[in-house]
Amino acid sequence: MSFKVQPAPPARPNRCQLFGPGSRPAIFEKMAASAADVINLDLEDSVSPADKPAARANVIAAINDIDWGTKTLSVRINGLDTPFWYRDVVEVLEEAGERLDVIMIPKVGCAGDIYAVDALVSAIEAAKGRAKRIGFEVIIETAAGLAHVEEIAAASPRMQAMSLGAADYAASMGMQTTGIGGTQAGYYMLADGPGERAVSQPDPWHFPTVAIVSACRTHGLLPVDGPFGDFSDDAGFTAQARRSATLGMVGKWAIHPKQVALANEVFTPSEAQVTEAREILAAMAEAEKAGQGAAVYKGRLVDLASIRQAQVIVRQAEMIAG
Ligand SMILES: CC(=O)SCCNC(=O)CCNC(=O)[C@H](O)C(C)(C)COP(=O)(O)OP(=O)(O)OC[C@H]1O[C@@H](n2cnc3c(N)ncnc32)[C@H](O)[C@@H]1OP(=O)(O)O
Ligand SMILES: O=CC(=O)O
Ligand SMILES: [Mg+2]
Repeated sequence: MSFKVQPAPPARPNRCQLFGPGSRPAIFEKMAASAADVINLDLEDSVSPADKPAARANVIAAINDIDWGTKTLSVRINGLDTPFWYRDVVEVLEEAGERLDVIMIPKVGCAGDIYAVDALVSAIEAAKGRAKRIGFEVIIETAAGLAHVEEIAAASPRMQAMSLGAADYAASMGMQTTGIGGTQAGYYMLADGPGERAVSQPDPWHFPTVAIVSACRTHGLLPVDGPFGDFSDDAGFTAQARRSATLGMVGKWAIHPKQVALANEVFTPSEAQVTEAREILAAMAEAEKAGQGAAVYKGRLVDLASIRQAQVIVRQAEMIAG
């Protein structure tokens, strides 16, 4: 470990973030009743420009009136390149109560974007005497966001989480696809050699996923996988979520309620995983008693690094269990 110890991320479950358009208040109670850990009331891309003012009013009323239980409650504001974002921040923070936890900032391109929102939020909090400090989560979904991912992660003590926004990311990068997340038909490899050549489909989101996980882990944030647009493809959603979980992400968005259970299942360590992790910790405790740093567990090497790996799973399971 570096002399600079890796900070822990916020200790709250973030297995699934359920989104809903702020212009569709009829679904808000359903969102509150869902099993998602985080609720994102959207003022951005699921709301048409003409509906923005009404959506703000709906979202403010929902924050104040609905029982959101123990969920983390977030509002996605509009991007800093629009005329909408400052009114989103001003109206929501001036009129919504203390139940709001987080603001999600989309299409972040540099640390300066966070600074700008931080300055506005700080001024409103002070002017209104808001007791609870609002947290930030951001979406990395542009070429600039990816290029500056680390400075963005470090931009403010308000920062709590970062998501990969596959739709806007694809657009910004000029990717030749209209799919949102998952494997992409055009992104494949052919096995070498003569005869019938096997096709494999690598993960086109691998690089931004790893960049986000690395920035988040360096600065103590929660890395989150974003939307998977084809909500009729459960197997595709689950495969994408498993790839993200394996690479260190802690959760995934749901853009339809049926995706909530799928995300919760993938991002909750299974009983078998927790049992194995506890057995590794027990094997290492025995090894330590015998003065050894390395041991054999089920025919494979375990050593001090295995303790840290096993602790990731055990801590995640304990945190989710509350
Ligand atoms: C690229 C990005 O930025 S992604 C993030 C922004 N996008 C969003 O927020 C979109 C969120 N999702 C939605 O708006 C909707 O789910 C849609 C448009 C995709 C589909 O909506 P529908 O056609 O109503 O879906 P469907 O008919 O399958 O809904 C089934 C039930 O779930 C409810 N429902 C639909 N979406 C949601 C939701 N996001 N949260 C809670 N409940 C919902 C419906 O009201 C319906 O309830 P009912 O059985 O009581 O009648
Ligand atoms: O905002 C999300 C995205 O995928 O774009
Ligand atoms: Mg987007």
